[in-house]
Amino acid sequence: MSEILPMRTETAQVHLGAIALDKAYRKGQHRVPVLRGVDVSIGRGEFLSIVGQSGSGKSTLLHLLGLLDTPDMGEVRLEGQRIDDLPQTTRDELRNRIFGFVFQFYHLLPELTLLENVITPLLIRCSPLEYWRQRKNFRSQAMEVLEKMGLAHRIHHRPSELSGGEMQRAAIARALIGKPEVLLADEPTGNLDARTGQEIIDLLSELNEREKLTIIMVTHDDSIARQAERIVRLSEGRIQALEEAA
Ligand SMILES: Nc1ncnc2c1ncn2[C@@H]1O[C@H](COP(=O)(O)OP(=O)(O)OP(=O)(O)O)[C@@H](O)[C@H]1O
Repeated sequence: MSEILPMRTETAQVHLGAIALDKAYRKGQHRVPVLRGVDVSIGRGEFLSIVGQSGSGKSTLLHLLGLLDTPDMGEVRLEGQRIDDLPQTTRDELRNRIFGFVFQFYHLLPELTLLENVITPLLIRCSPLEYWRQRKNFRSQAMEVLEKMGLAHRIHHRPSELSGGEMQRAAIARALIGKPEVLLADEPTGNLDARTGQEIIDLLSELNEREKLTIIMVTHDDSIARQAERIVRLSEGRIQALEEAA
């Protein structure tokens, strides 16, 4: 078994780790390797970026770490425990409890208001009866997190009525409402202009610093990647370099 790459500080606790991850996709008769023996470890409260050219396997790695997909070989571990081989329902539950996801194109539900969009992860977690009992509490949690994202004045708006930056802040609010331990962000600035993109990165940095939220962010943009504490550079499915940001 290959060794996990060193973390930012020796004392940091390994929170989430990948050991010798291999992943390939089928294209017709062919098997196309995408990740080849990737090892990485992420300490609690760390802000890590995964950078690399298009097709280098960044999103695939993020999906494996967040239990959205399974590796062909290797392991994903949370607090030292293997989690990639758990039964599907356990994986689903764990994913819902541990991870918050933010995507390039927001993935907000267009027919719902922001408040309703943000409540959705809580709805998925409980039975209809529990949801009905807790609905006022859930609503106030959603209001609180939307307020924190500067969207208090937009709670009854639908996504189509918002700017790109506002939609991404709403998507972050939705990712945060379940109090995740790890936020996984796939090209969170990819659909935004430079200034709005920077505002989103500032927001993520603040969440990381103030709330000690672990953040793993995929980007193809070096200037964005350097704003994390540590950079994993992928090339053709392998870790080419592991860098401390300046
Ligand atoms: N579900 C899939 N089925 C088949 N091939 C896939 C699938 N997902 C990704 N791939 C292929 O795997 C390779 C790596 O994809 P991945 O999305 O992980 O790269 P990436 O570095 O995130 O690229 P980008 O920056 O363009 O999003 C690409 O060649 C892609 O076409």
